[in-house]
Amino acid sequence: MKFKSTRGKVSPIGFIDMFLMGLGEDGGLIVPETIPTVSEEQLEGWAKLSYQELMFEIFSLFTNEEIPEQDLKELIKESYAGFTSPDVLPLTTLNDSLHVLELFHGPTFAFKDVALQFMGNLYAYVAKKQNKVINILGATSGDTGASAISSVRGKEGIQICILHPNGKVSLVQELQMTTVQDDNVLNLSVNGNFDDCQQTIKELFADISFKTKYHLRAINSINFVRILAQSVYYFYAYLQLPANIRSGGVNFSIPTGNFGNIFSGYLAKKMGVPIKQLVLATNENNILERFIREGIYKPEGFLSTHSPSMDIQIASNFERYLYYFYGEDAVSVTARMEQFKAEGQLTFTAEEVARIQQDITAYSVSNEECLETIQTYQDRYNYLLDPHSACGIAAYEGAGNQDDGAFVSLATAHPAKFDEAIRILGIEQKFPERIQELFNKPQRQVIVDNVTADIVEQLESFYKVDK
Ligand SMILES: Cc1ncc(COP(=O)(O)O)c(C=O)c1O
Ligand SMILES: N[C@@H](CCOP(=O)(O)O)C(=O)O
Repeated sequence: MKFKSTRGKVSPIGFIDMFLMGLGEDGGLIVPETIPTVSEEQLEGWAKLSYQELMFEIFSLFTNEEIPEQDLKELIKESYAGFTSPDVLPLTTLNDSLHVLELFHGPTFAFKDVALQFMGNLYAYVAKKQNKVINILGATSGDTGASAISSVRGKEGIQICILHPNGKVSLVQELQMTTVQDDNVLNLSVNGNFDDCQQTIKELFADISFKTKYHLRAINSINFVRILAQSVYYFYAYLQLPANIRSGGVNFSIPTGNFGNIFSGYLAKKMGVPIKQLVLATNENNILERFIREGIYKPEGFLSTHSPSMDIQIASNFERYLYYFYGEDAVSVTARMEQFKAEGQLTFTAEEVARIQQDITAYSVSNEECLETIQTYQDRYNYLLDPHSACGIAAYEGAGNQDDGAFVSLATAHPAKFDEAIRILGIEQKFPERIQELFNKPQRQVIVDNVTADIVEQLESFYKVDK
């Protein structure tokens, strides 16, 4: 198995090189040369595996044995040891057709832990094997940063800098990032929004001399390992459902911002998981919904919503989807991405929109509908959704074909992370101890303007270089 870029200008590379490269050196995103497929029989044979065993099987299709079997098993075991549920990701049944996959039982209470606990351990493993410094650079709307920091804090040979939008993450998210006192962690609070932070890191990853000098590494979904690790939960959810319920295929409703969560499902489907509908749920920052419904991919004004982690306009993994949409034609992708850069928008023909809609159904959730959904599910099932998970459920209600098999809605965060929204409804929740204790800790962060040179100055004095 080798990996290549959506823009076609990266020579095929192996698993570890792909992990370290992050963003393709031609500015594209990395994808597998060919997506391995799993037969129905093989898939059914995995039905009794634990989450860790299943992940091992799926990763083994991609790692070319670059990580010895025993090491890979150890890395996986260690990565999920801190999850509080024995099933790692429990599947809760709300009614005959609706199941909620809880992805938030990791150390930072959001679905990002599923992939990032593993990636942190993999970075530490590679740092040790290659005896090279690893300088991580990431952008976050709140959850990726907290999770990535938790996965590498205090680890030998690794420095991590995370850019988050100043004042635009929830209080708990901010505390999860900024109360970490380890010297290998730098939080830059940027006067801008998440798109500004993501744009800056993409610029720096595209600056090959800077990237090479600092061995810059990615933890965002720019990195294909994130996508691959997230695809595992689609396999797992499918296999957790009783055989009579999953036969004929299942549907997923997926809160999405950077297109990473849903693209992981798209990948799982391509690998052989019998997925029928992929319902994409956005909040009022609905660029992806407009793309799917109307064929217009055009950022509009940034809005702060009750689901701040999905307050994203320019979706990183959109390019990966375009690559498959154009039949893996890197020339078309490059042309379209250049057009987007020049014109600030892309439009698609009616025939193309019809094809897109065969892949994905979309629904955008207003702030009001998000809160109504939280209240309704609290009243109906005594089940407290966080606002992102509520977007997933609202999309299932609003756009899911509920007569066509079981639905799995992804619950991507614990409600305690977003108490600002829950409190509006007058609902009092008890915080997990690990969150409660954050409120008494001192914070450490540097506030910077959204100016690349100022950010680079911070990075240059923080990152380590090889001796
Ligand atoms: C809690 C939560 N739910 C959903 C999402 C959407 O995930 P993605 O942007 O990877 O599609 C994010 C991050 O964007 C998130 O933090
Ligand atoms: N919701 C994310 C945004 C970054 O997305 P990523 O999937 O590229 O890490 C966050 O919480 O930071």
